[in-house]
Amino acid sequence: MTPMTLPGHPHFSYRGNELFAEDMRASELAQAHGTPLFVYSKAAMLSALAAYQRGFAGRHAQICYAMKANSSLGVLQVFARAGCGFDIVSGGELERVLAAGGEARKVIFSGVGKTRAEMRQALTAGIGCFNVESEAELDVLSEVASSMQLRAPVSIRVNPNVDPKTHPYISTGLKDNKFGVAHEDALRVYRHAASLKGLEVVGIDCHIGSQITDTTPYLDAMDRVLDLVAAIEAAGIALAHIDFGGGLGINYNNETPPEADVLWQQLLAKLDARGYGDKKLMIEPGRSLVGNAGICLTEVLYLKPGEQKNFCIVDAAMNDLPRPAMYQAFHAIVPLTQAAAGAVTTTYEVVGPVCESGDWIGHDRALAVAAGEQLAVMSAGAYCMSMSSNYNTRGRAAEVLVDGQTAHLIRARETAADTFRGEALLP
Ligand SMILES: Cc1ncc(COP(=O)(O)O)c(C=O)c1O
Ligand SMILES: N[C@@H](CCCC[NH3+])C(=O)O
Repeated sequence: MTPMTLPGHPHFSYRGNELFAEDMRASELAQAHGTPLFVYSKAAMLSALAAYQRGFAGRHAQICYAMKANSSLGVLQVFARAGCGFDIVSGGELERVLAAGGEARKVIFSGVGKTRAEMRQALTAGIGCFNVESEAELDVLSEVASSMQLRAPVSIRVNPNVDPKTHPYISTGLKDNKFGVAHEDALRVYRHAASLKGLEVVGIDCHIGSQITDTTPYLDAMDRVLDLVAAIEAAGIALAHIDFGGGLGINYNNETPPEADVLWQQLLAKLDARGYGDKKLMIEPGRSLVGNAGICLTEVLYLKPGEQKNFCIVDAAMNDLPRPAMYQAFHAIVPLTQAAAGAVTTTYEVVGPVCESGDWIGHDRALAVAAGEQLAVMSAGAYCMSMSSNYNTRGRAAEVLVDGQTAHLIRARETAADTFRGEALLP
């Protein structure tokens, strides 16, 4: 029997009528671990990583997984073992990297609001680079490093002011975003950085947004960054690396982003043409490494027909899958067991049990389902578990990482007691 893979999800396929994650039957995972359940494919993560590795073959490059996309320890461990570094945005994320066996020297620290305590923590651990996002942060970092008799390695995040053509909430490289330093101020800010005794300027950084499906904004941003590299180096400040951020999109709903190796072929051609082909490269991909490596299994609790709309109420909710509520994002929803050919479908609003009208997972989905049957919400590997919450005192879902014919439980389902651990009653 030939497995039928799902578009964009080569490691999830139907064998007969049954959905499989690699060689594991999804319904058996749901049975064993309950729902909602996140299921990840290790092979899918490694094959997404391999596309970048192919793109950088023969180059001096470091892939730093942007762990905000999915920071579960088992996921981090897969990337640490594959040689990746990590892009972090908090001291908490640094602790996770170290707990998962990642190397501090391969860590870059991004984010507009690093605290002094986080700076000290990262300097003590010996991280590779701070991506500094403002002039004020440069001064504070220099002061903190000097007080520890250290020099902090820094890149400055520059804002190339290109439109990544994505959702406004996840576009970061435009002039009026809170991130980075304006292109026109960058040279002055670099001179300032070079004058501070607690800092060592090592690179330049940019990240223009997320879920980018078009190559043009990347090529434009690279041109703008290389213009700055030329100006900064002409001012006598050497830059050992260029960090080009992350942001490459995935296929949620028939989008056609470029493959990572194809994108980088074009970007490297530009670097070569402009004489910067020998610079060390760093990148910070998140979603493109894990987004289509994960699905969320959920059970249909009730079907509720209505005059205007029919509701399919499932046991996963916006606290598990926040992207539809936050960005009106689309996730495909498919059955774990396909209905017989010709089965009658009904159009449903697929919603969760949370007490918010915004708690929806899919609009207008044609499904042939009954209560007690199970569905998979696709493309749920990125920005789902990592943005999940305990709203309505719902424990976080369990997570399973599938490797061929083996499934490892990498996160136990949270109990209600877990959710109020650390709280106290009044005396
Ligand atoms: C600084 C930085 N680097 C990397 C990423 C990863 O982005 P993505 O998951 O879109 O690859 C983000 C998130 O957009 C980010 O803010
Ligand atoms: N959370 C966003 C991406 C944020 C990118 C972080 N800079 C999403 O799910 O699409």
